[in-house]
Amino acid sequence: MQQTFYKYQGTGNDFVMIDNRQQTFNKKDTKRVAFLCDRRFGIGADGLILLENHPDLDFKMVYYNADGNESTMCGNGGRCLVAFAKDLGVIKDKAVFEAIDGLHHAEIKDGIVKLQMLDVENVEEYDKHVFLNTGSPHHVQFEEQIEDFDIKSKGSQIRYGAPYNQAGTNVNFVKKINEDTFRVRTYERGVEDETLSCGTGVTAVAIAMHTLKQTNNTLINLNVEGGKLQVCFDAENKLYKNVWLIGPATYVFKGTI
Ligand SMILES: N[C@H](CCC[C@H](N)C(=O)O)C(=O)O
Repeated sequence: MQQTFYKYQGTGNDFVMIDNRQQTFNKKDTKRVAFLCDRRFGIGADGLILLENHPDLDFKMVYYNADGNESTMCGNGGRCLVAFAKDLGVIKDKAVFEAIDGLHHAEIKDGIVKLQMLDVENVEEYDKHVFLNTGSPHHVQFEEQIEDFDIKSKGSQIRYGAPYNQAGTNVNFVKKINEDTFRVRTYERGVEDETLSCGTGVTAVAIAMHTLKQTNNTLINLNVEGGKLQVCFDAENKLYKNVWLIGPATYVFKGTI
């Protein structure tokens, strides 16, 4: 049976999107998810996202990494899902939806989506890195040679090494540009490669930079391979609330297989 698929991208983090309000997609078929995300044999994407009905909210988000496994929160995917929901007529310019990490508010205007992220209160500071969870787990460390280093090798060593091991983490490399701007490159768990942007990742970097006093700003610019994102928050003694991820979310194509 033919199925309709859409593709959206948020600063180069790209997703196969499915309107699953009729529950037609087989959510247990990890091989099919991996096939759809395969950049040679399938459509090609960093992840796959289902839009589903919710009894009380505008919709529900189900996220799968490119390896076919359901995973934790995807910030850029959440932003793309809001754009998708608007294009389908499910919402107008505001949304409240449920994802694996809880409830999210969002707004969309002129192709820019503001997505409220989890509050963060447990930022673990180590000698050479910071670890925190912004809906997905993130390891954050500085990288002086950020424009020219082997991110796949360095990233996978950290992602699979202790203490993360098989469960793993996403790995973000950061370089300070100025008081309100940071350059970020991310090795993503479940893609097992660099992605051009990672929404929960830049959220983690922004909060980590504030925690490390690399900036006193509460609106921070993050320059990623695929474009520019912003993160804003209220910070009260290492408790980060009212956290928002802001950036473009763009329709790419609609097709059937
Ligand atoms: N690969 C991540 C989920 C997607 C995160 C990323 N695409 C984002 O925009 O937050 C993980 O398994 O933890």
